[in-house]
Amino acid sequence: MTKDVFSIRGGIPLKGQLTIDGSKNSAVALIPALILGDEPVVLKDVPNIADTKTLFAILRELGGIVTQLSAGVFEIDPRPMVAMPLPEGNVKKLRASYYLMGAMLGRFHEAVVGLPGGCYLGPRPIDQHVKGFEALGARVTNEQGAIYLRAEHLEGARIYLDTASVGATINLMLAAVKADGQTVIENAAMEPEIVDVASLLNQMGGRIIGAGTNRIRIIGVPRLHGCEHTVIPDRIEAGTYLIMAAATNGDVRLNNVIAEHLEPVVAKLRESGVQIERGEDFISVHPRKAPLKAVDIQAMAYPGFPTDLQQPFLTLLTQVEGTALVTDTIYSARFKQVDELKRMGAVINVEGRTAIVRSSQRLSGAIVTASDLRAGAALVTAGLMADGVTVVQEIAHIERGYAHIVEKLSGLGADIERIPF
Ligand SMILES: CC(=O)N[C@H]1[C@@H](OP(=O)(O)OP(=O)(O)OC[C@H]2O[C@@H](n3ccc(=O)[nH]c3=O)[C@H](O)[C@@H]2O)O[C@H](CO)[C@@H](O)[C@@H]1O
Ligand SMILES: C=C(OP(=O)(O)O)C(=O)O
Repeated sequence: MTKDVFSIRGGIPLKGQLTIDGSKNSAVALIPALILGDEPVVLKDVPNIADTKTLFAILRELGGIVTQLSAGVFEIDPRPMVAMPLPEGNVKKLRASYYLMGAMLGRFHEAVVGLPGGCYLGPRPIDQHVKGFEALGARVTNEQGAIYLRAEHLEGARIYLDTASVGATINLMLAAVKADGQTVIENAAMEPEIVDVASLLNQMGGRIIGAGTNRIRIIGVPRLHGCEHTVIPDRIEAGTYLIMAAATNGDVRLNNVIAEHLEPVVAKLRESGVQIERGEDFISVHPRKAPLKAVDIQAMAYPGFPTDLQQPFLTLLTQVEGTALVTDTIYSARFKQVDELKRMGAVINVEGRTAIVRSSQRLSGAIVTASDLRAGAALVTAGLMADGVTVVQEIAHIERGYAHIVEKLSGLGADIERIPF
């Protein structure tokens, strides 16, 4: 883990244009999905973040051939892969290693995968993934922190998810796409990343119907062929830069976005008084004259306001008129940045799943520590708004999810540097 830090001198309005990268949460599912293929696949717009590098390293550990063809473009040949057990090591570095369970089960009918890492946001069980694998015919045990999966035969099943889990929905699509017969996932999650995974698998010859709704039907196919697929733009990266632009009263245009995916974020920014212009594939924030107003946020499943943007949005709300309530209905402990923001002068109380954010004086620079990925984004946002210099420590969390963040923010005029330890 790097000990480098970000040093930010705040108070500069961001200005200019930015191209949004491919989505982290899509890419981290698409890469494991390729294990299921019977031919090579070319994946484009893969974000240059720690999580995708770790997953490519894991595919190589399994014997896959991963070739970088150009920036963000990779060819993955899964044919030489074997069912290597993965109880430790790289799988612990990210949450999305849970997709290796569905993908390896689907291809090899067996897998050993260490319990995943990723951001600690309160308990993040995988009971719904396990329930679904078992329904498809797998025997699943948890032995010393690793999940062992084995199936003589995978047979389609009807699976009702107790909670509309993104990870479980995708994992069950992966496990079921080559199973015999039909699988139906009821109460499926509806996030755009799920649609992207279904779209890749369907381009490979899979038969997945209804991704993006709460009922997904998967008709098993014996083989998946090669194709080329472009990762969808990262709605969370885009939302973060929109919030940063608003937080500095900047003038920023984001290109390569699917504006529809950002509807809840754009709506809340507008409600607060941010000047926004949007087309189908771009969104711009323009400078405003009036101060921003408090708005309440309820993070919930798509198409609700994304939990992954709740933390950066909360930073913006420290500088608006009035008191705002930020509630996270998905996670029980996603406010770890709050104590750090308080050290910068923010006035916030957390009560259970709700943060009460009061209008504060201008934030002032401090040395702060990122506890998780979006807490890190929230602190960078705070640094951009604050008087003086903010130093953000534990940036490895941030680099799990934001490609070239220093270069991108510098390109918009921010005074930000990565300082080597
Ligand atoms: C790699 C990835 O794509 N991560 C995203 C994914 O995480 P992840 O897939 O982990 O999130 P889920 O949608 O599964 O979790 C949603 C809620 O369901 C609960 N749950 C989930 C599974 C389960 O088996 N049992 C259970 O109780 C979780 O604890 C959480 O409270 O979706 C989250 C919700 O949009 C995002 O914050 C993460 O950025
Ligand atoms: C929570 C997140 O990531 P992960 O699920 O990979 O920990 C996130 O992207 O905000």
